[in-house]
Amino acid sequence: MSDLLTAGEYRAIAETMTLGGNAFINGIARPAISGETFPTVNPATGAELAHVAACGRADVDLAVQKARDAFADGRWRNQAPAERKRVLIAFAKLVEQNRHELAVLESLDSGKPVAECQTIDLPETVNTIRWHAELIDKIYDHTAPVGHAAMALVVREPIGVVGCVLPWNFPLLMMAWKIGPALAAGCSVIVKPAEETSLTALRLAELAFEAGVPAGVLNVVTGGGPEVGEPIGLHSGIDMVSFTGSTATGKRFLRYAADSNMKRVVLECGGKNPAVVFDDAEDLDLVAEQVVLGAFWNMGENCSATSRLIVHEGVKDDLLRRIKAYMREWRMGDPLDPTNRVGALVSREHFAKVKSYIDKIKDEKLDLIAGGKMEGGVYIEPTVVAGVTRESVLFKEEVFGPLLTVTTFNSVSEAIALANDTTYGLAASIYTGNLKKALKAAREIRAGTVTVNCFGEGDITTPFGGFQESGFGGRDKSIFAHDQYTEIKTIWIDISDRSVDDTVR
Ligand SMILES: NC(=O)C1=CN([C@@H]2O[C@H](COP(=O)(O)OP(=O)(O)OC[C@H]3O[C@@H](n4cnc5c(N)ncnc54)[C@H](O)[C@@H]3O)[C@@H](O)[C@H]2O)C=CC1
Ligand code: BAL
Repeated sequence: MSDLLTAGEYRAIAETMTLGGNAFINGIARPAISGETFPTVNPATGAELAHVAACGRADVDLAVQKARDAFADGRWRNQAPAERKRVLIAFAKLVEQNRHELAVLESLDSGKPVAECQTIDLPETVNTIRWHAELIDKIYDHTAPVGHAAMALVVREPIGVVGCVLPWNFPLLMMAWKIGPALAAGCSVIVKPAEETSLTALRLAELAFEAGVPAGVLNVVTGGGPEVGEPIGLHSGIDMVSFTGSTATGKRFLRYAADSNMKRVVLECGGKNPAVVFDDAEDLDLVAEQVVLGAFWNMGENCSATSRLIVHEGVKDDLLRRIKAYMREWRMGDPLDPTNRVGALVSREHFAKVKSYIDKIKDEKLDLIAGGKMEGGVYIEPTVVAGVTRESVLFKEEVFGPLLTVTTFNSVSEAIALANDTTYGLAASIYTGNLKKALKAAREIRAGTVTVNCFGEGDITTPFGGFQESGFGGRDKSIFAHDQYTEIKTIWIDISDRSVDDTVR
């Protein structure tokens, strides 16, 4: 899957691509009911890529009606799990076959480096769909220990119609994290991609349909947050919303649910993730490599990005020297050149937001260790700033860009207190050669994923989500994701003497 092409080959694919921007409802690519569109641009060049259907409430209503019809007549949920598995594996295969086209499309629409799209996003998208497909005919329901007078079955059923509201930082992968388990469980799905990055979601829906996912089961409604996201959140025909994005918007979905049908809400939101480096870390080169990866992968546009380096005073200078050395490997430039590891930020608006944080380095008279250059209204060099105290805005707020802050400590308890000094709680990394210290710190840091002597988000078998304001209601990935797209039902059967006739007795 990671058969990288050359920059010339990727550019040739980009030039010959036909880009459609119609919504995808009930198996049909269709314009918005209003006929309105909005342009989607390549952030790296500013070039317009396509006109995307600017859907609204009426389109959401149509998609919900079609998704409900599909759920009611059972064309998908009543298929045997082994049959849903067969179709979803065919879907994963089609995604794999179209990996070069999808990697280019993802890179063009989001500014992500094509090499990352092809070596991380695409293989993980395929693996997610395949893993949940493989899971679905291996999960057994339960009988409860209720004694001889009854038999009680505890069964899981698909929750119904699911709205998936997506961010722009991993458009394909976040869609897979949600539709993989939702479709495997038998739900009908309405996807709302972020308005910055609609194109790969539309293509994925077409491929699912081609693989045999029936009409109405997977729909994509494109458009803005207030225009499409809000009607999804408030729709009484939707049983669950799974959202990834900012904490502020995530909280809106809790209000929408309260104001409508108490739909289930699962939120995966922001982070301000620490990497804690103790003075007994065994291999500072490895630490430097992993911290740089955690901070600058996907231009830091990542909810689990390492954004706060919390390092023991005694190893700070040595580690920063090594970090600077590793940063030389992170070339910035044209996202379609597979030798570049740093692409464009997703939009000029987002660039302005990240720039306002980088500008604070000067305002707060902080110590710029590396980077800091900003080019072309979308490129920001990976940047490291030291001398950051817990009072600084840079220590507290999610930047969602390539900025790593450095804060020092002198004791274990100070390190844990700094790591936990956040309203978020998504991810954290610990670096030490002392296993007991690592386990103790891992238990004490409030975060959904804690990695030891590495950066990462686990793999498809491990749940992903956050404590505090990083998340709500459930987890993406793993068997726990399956749980959130299902309802638990008890079926109680009376088999007591009074209910059984003499011939059976
Ligand atoms: N945790 C994560 O993975 C992400 C975090 N962010 C953070 O959020 C900041 C803002 O980025 P945005 O794109 O504005 O994120 P956002 O959270 O506003 O957008 C995520 C999704 O929610 C939808 N949405 C926006 N407003 C809505 C509303 N009023 N009702 C319903 N749906 C709505 C958007 O259209 C998009 O599909 C970023 O700078 C970053 O800090 C952004 C994207 C992903
Ligand atoms: N890193 C995957 C989840 C996210 O950034 O939203």
